[in-house]
Amino acid sequence: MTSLLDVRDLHVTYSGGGGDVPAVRGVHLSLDPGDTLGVAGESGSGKSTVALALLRLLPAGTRITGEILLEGEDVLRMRWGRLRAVRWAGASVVFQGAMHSLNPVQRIGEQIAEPLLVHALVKPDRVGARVADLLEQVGLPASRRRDYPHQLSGGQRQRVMIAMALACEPRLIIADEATTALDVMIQAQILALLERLVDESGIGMLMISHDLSVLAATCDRVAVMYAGRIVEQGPAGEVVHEPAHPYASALSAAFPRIGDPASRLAPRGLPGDPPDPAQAPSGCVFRPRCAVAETVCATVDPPLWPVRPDRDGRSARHAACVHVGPGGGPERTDSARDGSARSGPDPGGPGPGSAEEEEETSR
Ligand SMILES: Nc1ncnc2c1ncn2[C@@H]1O[C@H](COP(=O)(O)OP(=O)(O)OP(=O)(O)O)[C@@H](O)[C@H]1O
Repeated sequence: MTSLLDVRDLHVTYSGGGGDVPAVRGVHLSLDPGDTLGVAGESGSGKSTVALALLRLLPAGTRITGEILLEGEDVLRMRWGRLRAVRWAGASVVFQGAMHSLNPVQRIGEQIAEPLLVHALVKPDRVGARVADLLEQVGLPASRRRDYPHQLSGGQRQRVMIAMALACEPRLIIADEATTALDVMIQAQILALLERLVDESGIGMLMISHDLSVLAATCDRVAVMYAGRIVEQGPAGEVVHEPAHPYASALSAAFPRIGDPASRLAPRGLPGDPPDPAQAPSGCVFRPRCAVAETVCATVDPPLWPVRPDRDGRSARHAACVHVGPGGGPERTDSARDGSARSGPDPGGPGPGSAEEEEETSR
């Protein structure tokens, strides 16, 4: 079966006055229809850059290399017309902070209708009915279509964003911190809504959050990012509750767990700051903050390594640490010992989907 989304060796480098910023360095992700994949990590780890890269929404001049296969078709090599068709209809994004994404002087019904009209998916005389359906699907009465964004609460606005994202019946929804700005009760409602939509429609969802507990409660699988790389990925419950990588472990300990009152009493902070992507340390990039770092960690930048023998594709679990895995981890391999297992080539010259074509940064 072709994956819904297959990201292979993705590198993204921002360039600007201050020099190059290698924000994403060799990321691999895979998502099947009907599944939810969470991407976690601290601020600056590269989560949003991955989300934006998936639909080539990055600023002009940003270099992107690798492959982003959406139902087998490489987004990075699509012509502009095809890319426009894929946005909304193939995949759509729900961003954090609907107030900034919605037009404050346009009624929400008109805003939900816009992608339907642009993509000519519904006859003009059916648009009103489709907007009403979409509002009901996200738990809002159809009568709210006449409201302006300021007449809705934060949770209701986020529901409108989800209705817009669903309008063209995409196969993939990318939710980038979609519930972060909401209070806990509303957050739980929106997460339940997203889960229901995935279950009912069989779409895939990539959910990005700095909060591992949110991902544990919602996702099938989780990938943890640090300084532009995935340092651990596997089944959500295992990665969150029995993390193998010291960073995933610290991140997990930093958040109270949903349904575990004891964990609310003593959430532990993560000491130190993430590295500046332009000046990452040698060896393992987490080493300066790692409580279990050894001498070898200064020279070996470990690849993702099986935490245990894979039983099947869905339960596969990998971590990029010299301490994990059967046989003691990647420091035992020849390639890691001689340094050839490092994170792959630095982002090279302009790749497809970069520079000139990237005139749009938003839809
Ligand atoms: N337009 C840009 N130009 C240059 N550097 C950028 C740009 N956008 C992001 N960065 C840098 O790229 C790195 C990754 O940022 P990104 O926003 O993807 O991280 P994040 O994990 O999503 O963080 P947050 O949760 O704060 O959004 C950071 O070092 C950030 O400063």
